[in-house]
Amino acid sequence: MQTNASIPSLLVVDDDPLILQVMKLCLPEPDYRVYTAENAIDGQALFIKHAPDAVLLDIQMAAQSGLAALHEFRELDPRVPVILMTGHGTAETAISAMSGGAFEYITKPFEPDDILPLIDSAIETSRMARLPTILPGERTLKNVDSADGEKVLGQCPAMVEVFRSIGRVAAREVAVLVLGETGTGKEVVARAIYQHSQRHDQVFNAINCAAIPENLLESELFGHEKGAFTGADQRRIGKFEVCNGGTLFLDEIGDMTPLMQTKMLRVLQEKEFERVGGSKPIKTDVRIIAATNRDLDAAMADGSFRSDLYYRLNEYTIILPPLRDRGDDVPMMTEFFFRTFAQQLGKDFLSISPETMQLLTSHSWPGNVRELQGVVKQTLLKASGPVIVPAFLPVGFGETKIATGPNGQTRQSWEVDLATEVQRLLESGSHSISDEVHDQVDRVLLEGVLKSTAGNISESATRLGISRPTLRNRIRHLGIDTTQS
Ligand SMILES: Nc1ncnc2c1ncn2[C@@H]1O[C@H](COP(=O)(O)OP(=O)(O)OP(=O)(O)O)[C@@H](O)[C@H]1O
Repeated sequence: MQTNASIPSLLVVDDDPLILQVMKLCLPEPDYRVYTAENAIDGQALFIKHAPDAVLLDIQMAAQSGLAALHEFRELDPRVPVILMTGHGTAETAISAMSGGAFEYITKPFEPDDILPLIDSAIETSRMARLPTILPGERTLKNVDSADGEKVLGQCPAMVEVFRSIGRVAAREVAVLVLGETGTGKEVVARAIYQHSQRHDQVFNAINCAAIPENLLESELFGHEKGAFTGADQRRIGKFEVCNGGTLFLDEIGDMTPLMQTKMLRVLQEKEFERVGGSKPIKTDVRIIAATNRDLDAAMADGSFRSDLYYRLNEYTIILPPLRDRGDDVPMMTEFFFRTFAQQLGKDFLSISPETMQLLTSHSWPGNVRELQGVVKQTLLKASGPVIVPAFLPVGFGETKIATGPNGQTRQSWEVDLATEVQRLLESGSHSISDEVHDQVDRVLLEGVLKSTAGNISESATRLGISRPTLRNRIRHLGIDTTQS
């Protein structure tokens, strides 16, 4: 069950009633809330009343210029991403407006498949910027919109140190590097730093460097000139230009290719860059928060990560401990997630039996807080009473292992199958084993979850613990037909 505040919302402003109708159909309730206005004045009134996550704005309306409306929205709240819709004749105006802070533009006519990933990505970005992260001891943030934010939990000494670090570094204009295993809360920390920073009311954007191929990432970050490469039929404004004066969160920075690392180093050192295919240096003032779950010391040692870039990104480092090292935080967080999710899912919850808690606290949590949240949700969905007993835990949780790996470590049956597949690929002479194996695993994962939600993208993304844009990208990459789910 989604509460009103958790339902993604979009304001569409266009004097063409057909577009308004189509967007409502493409983004149906209860997954989305779509507000529509046929002119900019009504659009502004709805913007103030409903504080939507993102705006889709026609640039060429009969009565009023969309650009003036963009300016008004930016004045009201620069953190709300605005996607511009444009005809072919006005594309150049829309592109220029991006350096004035528009999130993206799209040329009419467009297909739902072209606009939906953009809208999801805008909503995701907006939520990262605006959903309050409430640190322990803090009641609400004065910077942020609503009281119902996301509580960041932690009482163990290492987490107390993390919270202190956020307090120390947020207001300073330094680059921050957030390190930690997957699911430890790096994105949460990045959001908290932004929300507590002096740039909290300026634009915020996030890019997952691992999810985008090198050439696209280059355009995404630095933009490109028309004709810079095949398919570059328009100029593009990159995130370093859009985020001028604001903050850019670069997730999975450890996955950047050497070329991108070199380009990043230059923009961090000189605070200027050129669009791909361009020669004019463009000045930018962007605060970088970067994160990775890679071991950057090892990556520098083997030459795959530049040490000069590391030192630029790492003016301050925050290290998130894995969940298994957080001691009594595990039972505390487990209890909190059971209470919170039971309420959201409309399930009864009274207590966790000592045997269940014992199983949960002795688990090693390789997926960290994200895994804990997933286990709690699955357990609640299975539970048939208010006391959580071990039988309600997901099938296979804490199960005994059945095979032994090369170093004597125990393995589950699927790990044995995976090891056999890796061996087969090695023998086949493949040079893309990582991609091939990840794609195979992803296919099983995505098809299973999509089937269980009858192809519902929002619900599947929630269950997978990934964003809707990431899920849509993976579905497209794997060519999965969601209508068959
Ligand atoms: N200390 C915490 N208190 C409450 N919730 C948390 C905490 N840390 C993480 N979470 C939650 O756990 C989930 C995963 O967190 P997040 O996405 O920040 O992890 P991450 O380290 O960025 O993961 P990845 O490396 O896979 O991108 C999110 O739902 C987040 O809200």
